[in-house]
Amino acid sequence: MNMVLLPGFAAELVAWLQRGFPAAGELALASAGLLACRTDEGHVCVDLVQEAGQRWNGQPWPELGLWRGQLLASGFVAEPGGYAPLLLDGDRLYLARLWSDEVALAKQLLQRAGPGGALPKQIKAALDPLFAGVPADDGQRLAAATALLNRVALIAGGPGTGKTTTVAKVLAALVMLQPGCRIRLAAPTGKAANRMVEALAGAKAKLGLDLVTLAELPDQATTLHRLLGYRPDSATPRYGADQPLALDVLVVDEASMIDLALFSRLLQALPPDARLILLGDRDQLASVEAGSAFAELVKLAGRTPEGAQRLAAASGSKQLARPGATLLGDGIAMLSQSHRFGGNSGIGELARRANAGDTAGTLALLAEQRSDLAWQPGRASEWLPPMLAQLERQLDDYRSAVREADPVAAFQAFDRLRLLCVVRDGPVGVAAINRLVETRLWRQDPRRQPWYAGRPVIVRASDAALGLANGDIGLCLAGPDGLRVYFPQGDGWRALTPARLPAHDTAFALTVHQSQGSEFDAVWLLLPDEDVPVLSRSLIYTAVTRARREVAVWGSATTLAAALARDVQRASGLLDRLRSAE
Ligand SMILES: Nc1ncnc2c1ncn2[C@@H]1O[C@H](COP(=O)(O)OP(=O)(O)OP(=O)(O)O)[C@@H](O)[C@H]1O
Repeated sequence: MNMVLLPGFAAELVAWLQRGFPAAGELALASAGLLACRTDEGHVCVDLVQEAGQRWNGQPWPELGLWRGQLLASGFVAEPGGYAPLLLDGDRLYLARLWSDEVALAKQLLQRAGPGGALPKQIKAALDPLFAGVPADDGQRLAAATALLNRVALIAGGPGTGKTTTVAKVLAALVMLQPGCRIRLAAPTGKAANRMVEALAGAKAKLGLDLVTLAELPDQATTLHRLLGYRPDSATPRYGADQPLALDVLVVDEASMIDLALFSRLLQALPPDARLILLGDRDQLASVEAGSAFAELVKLAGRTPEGAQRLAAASGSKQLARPGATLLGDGIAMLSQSHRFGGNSGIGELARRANAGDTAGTLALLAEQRSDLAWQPGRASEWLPPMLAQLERQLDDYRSAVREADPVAAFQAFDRLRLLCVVRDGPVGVAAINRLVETRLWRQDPRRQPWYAGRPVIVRASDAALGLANGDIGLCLAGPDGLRVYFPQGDGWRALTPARLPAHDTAFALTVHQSQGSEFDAVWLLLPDEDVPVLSRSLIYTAVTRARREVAVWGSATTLAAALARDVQRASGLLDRLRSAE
């Protein structure tokens, strides 16, 4: 096995194991290398059954029995109950840390699954006025009832399917059912937390609630890291089993972005009787770190006979049980009708076809020239010049706002369009595209003068003292005292001198990963010429669904087809743990 080919973390792990366990065989060391690579790609473990007989780095893996034997003989692999850097649980090989996160999360979920405080008929009485005139079997009404009936609830749905609208009604009902309950809102990123607050404010305004109920509803959201009290110098958050969070209800938006470790910490920090309501889109890109717990949990959707009975009583509609359903399944609701994209919306249809991996349908739709879709096929060398020319015109409003040093107008103009890249490096990587925009369109040389009026930045590290979270976007504007970087904060701004900013990048273009949790009027997706492993169906879906009004794809049919053909399922043992325990 050629260990020289292993990337950073994998090479380090293998070298460390080699030093600590000099008698370990080459096969076991190579397996550790494979595991580290897979973990880096977001998998929680390596499923030996799937890999046995396959080739990796030019070498075949042996059959299962032999492989397991050699792993356990290495000294650095133990079975559950044992203590070693790697764990072999059944046929799944884990880094010990991820194994314990997975076991802890499964245990927490199983302990918390099941009915919450209020009775179905009380829930129905609280929901009836909020859903006046809405049929008993309406998806949002069922989702609201599901969230109120269960201590752990997931509301899963694509963009604009009404997750926020539904949760606003759930919270209004909770205030009636559980007066004085402490409700907190959170999201994995600062941007997503801000969007949640805005969307919830809009949804609350439409409910026609009395002022007392409105006053009880939260109007602030925080990031999960801040909620849990993570400190920059420690991997252990302040809140945990020993010091639980002071809340009764926690709503988390964009839950598909929560990685396994964070998910596990979050559940440990929740008081035993607290309710957890997770909102998310299972088809979006999963977290950057390992795990895809939200998407996996959604697979448990389906009701037990008791769960179906409770939901029927809480909604007034007939409900069927699903054979083999679990208590966690009782808490899962799916929303499918998008209220944002109408029936003939190109964006909605593009999202559907891309998500289904329908390459021919996606390409045909893009070629139709619908008013909200555009496609410029070809290699980057062909489409980059016209893309920059079009962008030059699109930046007019932003330029004027920057000249006026008007942060409101600047943010409005800036958020109208975002360029989204697939990768960081290479000619169509986010770094190169930002440099092109800066030098060609903004006529700045960032190497000589990194700061200039109009420079947009994305923060790469949270800084609690400055009130900045990873992913926050700021705009640099000129003022009487020099350049300041403006960040939206509450109803106003926080203006910082550039030197105070934590790590950041220029943000005319973002990666699709960085754009998660944000929305823009228009999205231009820039595809690399060659296929890269990070290109996938969910990446295209995530990029497309960031757009409210218009999507333009710049890139070849071949690259798009390669992306849609790749449906990444992250290896994990979470579902098996949850199913077997029930
Ligand atoms: N039942 C409904 N009837 C009509 N309009 C609705 C309904 N539900 C939601 N909407 C509208 O659709 C839009 C999207 O709703 P909402 O923000 O609740 O969806 P979401 O799933 O939270 O979206 P996102 O993916 O952006 O988080 C809002 O303008 C909302 O007012």
